[in-house]
Amino acid sequence: MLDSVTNLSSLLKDPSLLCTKAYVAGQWVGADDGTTFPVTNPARGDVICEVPNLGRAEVARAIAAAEVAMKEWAARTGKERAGVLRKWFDLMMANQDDLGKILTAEMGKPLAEAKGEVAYGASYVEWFAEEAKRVYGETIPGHQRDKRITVIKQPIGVVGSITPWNFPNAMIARKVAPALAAGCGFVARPASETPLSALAMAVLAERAGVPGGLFSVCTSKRASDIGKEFCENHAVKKLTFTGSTEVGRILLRQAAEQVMKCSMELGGNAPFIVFDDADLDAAVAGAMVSKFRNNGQTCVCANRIYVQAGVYDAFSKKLAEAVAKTTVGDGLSEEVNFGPLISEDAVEKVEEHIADALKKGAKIEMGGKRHALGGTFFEPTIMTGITPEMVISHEETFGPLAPLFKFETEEEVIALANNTIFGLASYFYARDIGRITRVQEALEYGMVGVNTGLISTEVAPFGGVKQSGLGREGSRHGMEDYLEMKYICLSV
Ligand SMILES: NC(=O)C1=CN([C@@H]2O[C@H](COP(=O)(O)OP(=O)(O)OC[C@H]3O[C@@H](n4cnc5c(N)ncnc54)[C@H](OP(=O)(O)O)[C@@H]3O)[C@@H](O)[C@H]2O)C=CC1
Ligand SMILES: O=C(O)CCCC(=O)O
Repeated sequence: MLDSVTNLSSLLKDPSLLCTKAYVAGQWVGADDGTTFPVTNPARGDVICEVPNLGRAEVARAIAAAEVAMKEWAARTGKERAGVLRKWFDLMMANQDDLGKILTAEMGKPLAEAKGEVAYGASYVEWFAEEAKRVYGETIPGHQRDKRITVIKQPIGVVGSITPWNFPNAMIARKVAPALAAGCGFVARPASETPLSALAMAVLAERAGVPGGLFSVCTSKRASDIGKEFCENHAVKKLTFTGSTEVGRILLRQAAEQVMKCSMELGGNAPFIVFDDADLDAAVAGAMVSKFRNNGQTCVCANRIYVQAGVYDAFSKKLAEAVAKTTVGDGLSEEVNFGPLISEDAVEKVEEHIADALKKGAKIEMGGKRHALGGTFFEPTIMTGITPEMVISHEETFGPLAPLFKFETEEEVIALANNTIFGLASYFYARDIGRITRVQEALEYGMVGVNTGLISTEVAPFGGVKQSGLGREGSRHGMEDYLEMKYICLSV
């Protein structure tokens, strides 16, 4: 347990990873106006430390420095850039325990999950270190006898990044790694709830040899100001954002002024479908991870669980048995599966979804209320009798609420699953190969998990269709978002 910056420091093998300055243009700095804002431990509600509350001027300096630094960085060979990124990966893994503790303290997820996230974030750094050497162009047979056509790929330019609190390490890692691998400069603005993981990453980036100014971490409570700076500053050539669809729309509108390239990882409303031929135990295990990973605070979390009528009761019973074995508590304590939710607002959203469903006829099978621990701890909850009229069916809950819908036919459930503006992740469990093929093709989602509840990996393209976003992160495709294509026509 901890209750202050001193206590958190004392838990770290390397206390210098806990930073209370921002990292701007290669310098560790405070805000120009000296203001700070608190970082709170959601498990205890107490302040861990204060960090600088930067404004547009400091962010503009970070952008200018990134523009300068990237000239030399982009001129390096892919292999040279790869070497620095590889060192950064090694340092992240060598400091996994400390990075995990910092992450748990500011975000609340259990330490094992936090350390898993650090490894997951680092895997993007490792992956894109490898990809830095493979930014291939193309040779195209000329359209006239004297013409030779080549296509080269070049770094897009300075990237501005805005990320959420739910994955304070991995969301930044999977943006900054391809950006640096491609030769870009990068200015990160981490979520105001979770700036400490980002600052710790910057410490390690500096130690790995990332040139000063190439990568800045601008802590700030003034999110909309920073968003405007990114969108209005002509040195920024790309905006990458993970967060809600609502804020994504605001940023897209702002970025339109400069016709700026944008990558958007936005909200989801993932269906999780259990057909009557599914391996029920596997489906329950998949639902546990897909629904309850990060306490349900993940954009790829199952939000709507559709269970075919024949197995509805059996699935509900087995899921309740699995949930009953879990423990809620401070993420730094051992044996905890569920930490606190990030904020009081988050708890209220879960309560609203439960109240709405109850009013419209649903039933609580388990949980359904704040946990006896108080604060923002919430009981993992299962509800049955959920119908499409309920708010849960069209809004992301972002909390530990598993709502079970009953369905009869394949056609019906595909229509229900696709009846949303979102299209990020989807999951289903079945064994009939014909059904598996039909359903995976019919789901209007960027990602489909078949007989698995965990699809995230650095080797695959993560991203959504419809209003869940633009672009892909991870895999070889993840580099493309940070590269511009240039076609060269040579007359010989
Ligand atoms: N797809 C995903 O991965 C995520 C989806 N969500 C969904 O969004 C809901 C709300 O969560 P929340 O964290 O508030 O998500 P937001 O979209 O509000 O926040 C994400 C990031 O955007 C910043 N931000 C907020 N407003 C602006 C703005 N006008 N201009 C620029 N940046 C801005 C936030 O800053 P600050 O930290 O200061 O608020 C944060 O860094 C969740 O309940 C969930 O449904 C949330 C997080 C991740
Ligand atoms: O919730 C998010 O913002 C991203 C999901 C994390 C992942 O699975 O990669």
